[in-house]
Amino acid sequence: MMQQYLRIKAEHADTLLFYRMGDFYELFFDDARKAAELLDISLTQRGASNGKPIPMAGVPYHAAENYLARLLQMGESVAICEQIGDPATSKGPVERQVVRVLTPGTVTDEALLSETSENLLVAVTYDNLFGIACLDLASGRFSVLECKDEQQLQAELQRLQPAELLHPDTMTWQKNWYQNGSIRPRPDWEFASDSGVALLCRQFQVQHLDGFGITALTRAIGAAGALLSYVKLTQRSALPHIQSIRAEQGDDAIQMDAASQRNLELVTSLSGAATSLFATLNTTATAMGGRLFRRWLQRPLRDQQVLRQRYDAVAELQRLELDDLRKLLRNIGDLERILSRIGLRSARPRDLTRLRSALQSLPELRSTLGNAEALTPWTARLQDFPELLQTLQQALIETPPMLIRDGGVIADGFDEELDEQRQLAAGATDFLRQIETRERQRTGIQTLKVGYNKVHGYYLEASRASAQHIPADYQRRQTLKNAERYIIPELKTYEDKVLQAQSRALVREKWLYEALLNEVAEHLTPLQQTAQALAEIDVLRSFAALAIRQNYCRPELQQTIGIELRDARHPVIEQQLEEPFIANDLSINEEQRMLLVTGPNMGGKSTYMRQAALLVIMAHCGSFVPAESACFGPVDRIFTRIGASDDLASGRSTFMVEMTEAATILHNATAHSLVLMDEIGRGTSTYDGLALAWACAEALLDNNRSLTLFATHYFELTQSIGEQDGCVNVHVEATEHGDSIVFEHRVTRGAANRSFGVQVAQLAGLPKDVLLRARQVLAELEHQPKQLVNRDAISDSPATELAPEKQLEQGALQALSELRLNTMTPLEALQWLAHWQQRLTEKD
Ligand SMILES: Nc1ncnc2c1ncn2[C@@H]1O[C@H](COP(=O)(O)OP(=O)(O)OP(=O)(O)O)[C@@H](O)[C@H]1O
Repeated sequence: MMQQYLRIKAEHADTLLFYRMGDFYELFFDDARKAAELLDISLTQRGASNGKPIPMAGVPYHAAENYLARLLQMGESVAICEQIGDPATSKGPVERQVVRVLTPGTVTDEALLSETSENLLVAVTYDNLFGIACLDLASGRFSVLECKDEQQLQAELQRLQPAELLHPDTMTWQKNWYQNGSIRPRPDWEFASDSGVALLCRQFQVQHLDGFGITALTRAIGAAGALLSYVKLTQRSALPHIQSIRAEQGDDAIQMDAASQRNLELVTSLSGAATSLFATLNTTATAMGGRLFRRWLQRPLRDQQVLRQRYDAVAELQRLELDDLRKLLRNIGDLERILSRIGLRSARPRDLTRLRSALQSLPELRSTLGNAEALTPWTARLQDFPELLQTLQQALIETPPMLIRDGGVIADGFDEELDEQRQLAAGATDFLRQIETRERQRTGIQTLKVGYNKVHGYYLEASRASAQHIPADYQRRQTLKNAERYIIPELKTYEDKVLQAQSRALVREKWLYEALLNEVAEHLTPLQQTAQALAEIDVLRSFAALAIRQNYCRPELQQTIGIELRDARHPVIEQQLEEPFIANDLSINEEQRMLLVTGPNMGGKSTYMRQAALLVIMAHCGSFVPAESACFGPVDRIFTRIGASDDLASGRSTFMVEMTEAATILHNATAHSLVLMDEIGRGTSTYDGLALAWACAEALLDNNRSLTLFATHYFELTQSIGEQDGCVNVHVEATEHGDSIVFEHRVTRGAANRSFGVQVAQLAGLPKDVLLRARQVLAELEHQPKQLVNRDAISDSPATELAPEKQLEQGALQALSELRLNTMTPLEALQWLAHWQQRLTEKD
């Protein structure tokens, strides 16, 4: 047995091997040590190898799913090795085989997947550009894209959050690119683009890839090839549900870098509470709808035509009975994943009954949706499957067991042969009852009963007290504490018959089940199209319900750059607050590109800025937005520099994180980008911070020319920047009542002149004596003359204000720039150089 184990293990060196032995999956050697530690199960020993005991750990097979889920979550992969031979007939160890390999990115089992999020496998390769391929095996969605630099790669991986990531073994994976999932090097040659093309052509049964629009993305095709080979290796089955591949172009969606996705709390909140935009807005009825909404939020579309189509649909859906629609969609369930399991032939009986009830609901759902033109882009993609439904209705019992293993799934009357075998088995059971009655009469033992166990088969059991009444033709088989078990020849004959009929029925039933799966799989493409349309309808329905419930408005889209919001609210905070949320206007466009937002702490500056970005994102998913009216011009990217946290994992301090994010923005923001800058520069000394904030604001205003919301506590900026062309000062209002402060949360034009920091600190409960001292210090500071007041003061400041050594350097540079090289001899030039070198080194 150990030889067999070692042979199989050698083929799965970097995977935990679950080796089936009876009712357990056992692990040996290092696997056992690792599993014992990860799963907190006991480590035992079995036999010996090279004179040393072999470490062993095991989990019961019926509870394996729980352990598997934990291991996968920890990023481990597991190969499941089953007994496939018959233990009764095999000589030596039973034949065993690895039947599937579970890896974090390739699981499709319902029990091992999260309903609400996708489980993605991603492959990345590099050759001047990064090529990325991404597969959701549980839905068959397959896409490729290319990224020009590391930052874009980080942003895409942050959005995708792969459970498992493959890269060529010749490429060194950088931790800051991505480290949440299981990172797996694969042989370099698997990423070759020509073998990728061949693999993809074979998968989609096409001659070339022109029809998919991905031919130019050679690196991504290489990654897609590596990914496909890996999935085939782990699944050991055909992948018919993967039917196409799509190129995701960077510019068809609003891009958000990794930090912005996190900061805006689109799908996860920074605090871990259920306050992300997704958690607040999502009311989809199906898990596939929920996952789709999440994808839309992470990749807001820029195509205004598609968005208008979605708005039309939401408006139309608002007229329908949304609750009825929700109930019908609930019946549809997670059709997307069910279909993939059918494609992989791993569907369980209840997947088929859920498909059955989905198909049953379809006609009513179609009629509820009606034939309004606004919904035809979706309703036209819904198909009915009456014949398939009929087959499923006839084939399956109402509530089948979880697994096909023990039968009892296929309904009576569906297949003659199965019925016959079942009757035979049942008939023989009747016969056993007859034997029991007859033997009771013959022996006079009223407690005599027929029983069955796996070892001895059918037997007659009598109490030990009645032993003197046992006839001579009874053969004793087993002695228990209080009873004896016997067999008679007649019983043995019938036992064989029953068992034969039962096992034939089971074989037949499994065969019928396979055939049923194959029949459903023939309709896979139209079924998948229907599921896709249903998921979209689910999201649009949830938009419609939300718009009614929260009083959202339909966005306008325009071609000119700018965002105009009237009475806009923050979609998440609005729902959390007990008191009414104060709505605010926002107007930002080419003439008025930057709003410099000032006001007290806690006044609502961050809320105001974030809400602008969240409304842009919602509108670009196709949702209505929390405002009286909203109009959006084209937006290519959203950048945020909000709230800072230490990134200890990659060894970067708060200030470093802040500056890195600012650098990304200044390098990449365009005139179509929306930029949120919240208190940049606060992580360092006042003057350094002010100087940096000042310079960043200037650059955004004059160079990037982006649509910018810039919140700051540096009041100097309200004059130096706020009064520049293209910039407007706005502030959040607060009024002072004695020592205390009341926040109005209303945004109005003009600059604030105080920050009320001490008052806010008082609200936060800072000790009284500390507050008193702070007021004292503040009063003194406020009497000192301001040194930096406006932009002109800086640009005109004479060099004499510089430190002496800086003055010298400035002087050298000045002299150099005035040097007339074409009128000098080489000797004169050298003398000049020597002179300045001496002066500069003298200062040391
Ligand atoms: N428009 C609004 N209507 C009602 N409440 C609001 C509004 N805006 C903000 N708030 C409330 O005020 C709190 C503070 O808001 P926010 O964090 O935006 O302030 P801030 O000005 O950015 O503060 P700081 O300068 O300290 O970062 C929010 O958590 C919210 O409860």
